[in-house]
Amino acid sequence: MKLKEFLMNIVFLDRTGIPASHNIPRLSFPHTWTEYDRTLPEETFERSKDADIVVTSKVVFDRELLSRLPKLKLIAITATGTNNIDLDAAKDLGIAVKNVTGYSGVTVPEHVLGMIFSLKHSLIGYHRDQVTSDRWATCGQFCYTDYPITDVRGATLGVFGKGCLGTEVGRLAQLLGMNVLYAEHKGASHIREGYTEFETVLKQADIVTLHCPLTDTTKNLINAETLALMKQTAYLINTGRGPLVDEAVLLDALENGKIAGAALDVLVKEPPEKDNPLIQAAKRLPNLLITPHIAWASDSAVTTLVNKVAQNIEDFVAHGK
Ligand SMILES: NC(=O)c1ccc[n+]([C@@H]2O[C@H](COP(=O)([O-])OP(=O)(O)OC[C@H]3O[C@@H](n4cnc5c(N)ncnc54)[C@H](O)[C@@H]3O)[C@@H](O)[C@H]2O)c1
Ligand SMILES: O=C(O)[C@H](O)CO
Repeated sequence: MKLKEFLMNIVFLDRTGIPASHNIPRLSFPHTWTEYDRTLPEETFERSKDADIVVTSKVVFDRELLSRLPKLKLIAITATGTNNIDLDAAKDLGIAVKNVTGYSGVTVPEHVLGMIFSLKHSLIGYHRDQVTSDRWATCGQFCYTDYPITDVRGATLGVFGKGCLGTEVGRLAQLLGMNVLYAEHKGASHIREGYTEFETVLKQADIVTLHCPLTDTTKNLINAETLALMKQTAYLINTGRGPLVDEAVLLDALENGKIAGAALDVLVKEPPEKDNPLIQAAKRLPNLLITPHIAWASDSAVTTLVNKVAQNIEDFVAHGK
């Protein structure tokens, strides 16, 4: 039985998770295409129950939900991260899951470099002063130096997750004259060549940057215990997934000067509540930079992404995998 001989029912559950300027290219086989701007958890079953193929970035599919979708053959993820899908359950139930790797290999590393420079040169604090106060006008000198300014060159970057993105961040950092350490998995009995022991990286890094997937093992990778190993002068960057970091622990560390600052592109809950404590803190702290999960979204990356999503679906329908 060839899938492409049947009319495939395709449902895109969160169209607004991709910029409106970009569309997933038209598919070559017979199909229906239904799309929704966004889908709430209580709407997911109803919208997915007749689908052969679901397209989504962040809609959650747990085992219970997947087991109620016998018609579903493929979940095509419009992202790299697959942490919203119970992959074990999908495998057990014979539902294929295809994500897109590598599409953001320029944009995410560039975003991380921007964060490194912003933190090390305190650009956030100095800029904020200009729009919220007359600190410069009243400082009595041609300049003032309220916030620390330290060089990027010569600093040590600790990279957690030596995959597509971590490797490119490390490569660019080396070009800037940084020392780069790739962290071995926490608790590993053997340190692979090219890696440094997990805790040693946390202790030596001037900047820690997270590029591992969110799994049961990596959840709260940065917690009270691991954060305490970081230097008081070190910065934390998270463009991986929010739950890699215990947000309450991070907030306490920033409020009490346990680390020098942080830059986050991802939060535990997205979109966050209006009163999210980290976002509230970012309104007053000069050393906390938050971007709304957009490290991936350069124009060229999104172009590559939508083309690869279409190719993933075409390949699945043509070859069944
Ligand atoms: N903020 C964004 O816009 C954005 C964009 C793309 C990807 N991401 C996130 O970045 C993650 C990484 O993307 P990628 O393309 O580099 O993926 P990748 O699969 O190429 O690399 C992930 C690496 O993490 C390693 N890893 C797994 N578990 C680990 C652990 N416990 N400790 C240390 N390393 C571990 C893997 O071995 C692999 O080398 C994605 O899973 C996604 O969550 C975020
Ligand atoms: O995983 C990804 O590709 C990014 O987080 C955007 O969804």
